[in-house]
Amino acid sequence: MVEAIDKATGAMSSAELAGGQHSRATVGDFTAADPRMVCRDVDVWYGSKQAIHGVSLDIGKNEVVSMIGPSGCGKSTFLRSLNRMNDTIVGCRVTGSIQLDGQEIYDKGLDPVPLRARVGMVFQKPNPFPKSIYENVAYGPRIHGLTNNKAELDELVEASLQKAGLWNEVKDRLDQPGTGLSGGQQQRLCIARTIAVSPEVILMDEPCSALDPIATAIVEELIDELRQNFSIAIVTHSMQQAARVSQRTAYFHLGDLIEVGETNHIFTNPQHKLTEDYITGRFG
Ligand SMILES: Nc1ncnc2c1ncn2[C@@H]1O[C@H](COP(=O)(O)OP(=O)(O)OP(=O)(O)O)[C@@H](O)[C@H]1O
Repeated sequence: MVEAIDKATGAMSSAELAGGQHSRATVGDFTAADPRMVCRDVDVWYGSKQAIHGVSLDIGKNEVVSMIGPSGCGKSTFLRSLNRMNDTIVGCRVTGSIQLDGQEIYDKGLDPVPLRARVGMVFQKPNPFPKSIYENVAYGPRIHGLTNNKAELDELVEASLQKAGLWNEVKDRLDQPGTGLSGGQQQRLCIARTIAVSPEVILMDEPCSALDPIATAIVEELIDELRQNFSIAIVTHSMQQAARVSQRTAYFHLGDLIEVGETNHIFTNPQHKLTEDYITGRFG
């Protein structure tokens, strides 16, 4: 989708200003060839304050989409709307359409608990349960009834820890507390916990911001491997990280999705002035 020339300056039109809104057309193609999630005209409000303005974006199968932009631009708000985490915030309202495999996730009849297994989330700060390493991973499959017996559960715990690249480090101490692991290991344990319930999409909100550079590199490598099986949307403050892990990048500004496109394109040849200003460090 190509926007009008005057939009490329980032300036608001007089009509937008008069209406008190500033929903800007997105530069670039916000669709994915093989979409898993399809978001159209999504608005998010906190009470009377609008945090997201008419955002349309697909998350494709087997791709990593990164969401970047200055602090407060709405990246986390948009990410949280993808598995209805915003439902837990009083006064938060989401309108528009968000579909997962063709199903509206905000349909009244849809239970958000199984939805959050299908669209899992990894947070900024590793947050293992105060339970053993084994129990951290086994908890989800058990409450969702995904296995029939202990042997199957053991197998699923091992497979999830393998996929999260943690098995070799923890296989001899599965009964020890998850909170006793290093920060990077804890984050991989949280990823194993998310994977264990077979999600289709994994949302990551600055998953490496609490990690040192070595742990960050391990998690970034893992994100690339996870792409084989899952769709991933990641919020990051690090443009280097977005460039390393994602195939597509979405640039947000004041609640608008300004530009989206192939990651190397966004970083080498941004079309919108606001994107260019941000990636060249002029603001943000
Ligand atoms: N629970 C909330 N209640 C009211 N307003 C909120 C709430 N959470 C976020 N906001 C507001 O919504 C806007 C977008 O915030 P959000 O946290 O989504 O931005 P962000 O781009 O993820 O920021 P950061 O990079 O600093 O984490 C901001 O103006 C913020 O103050």
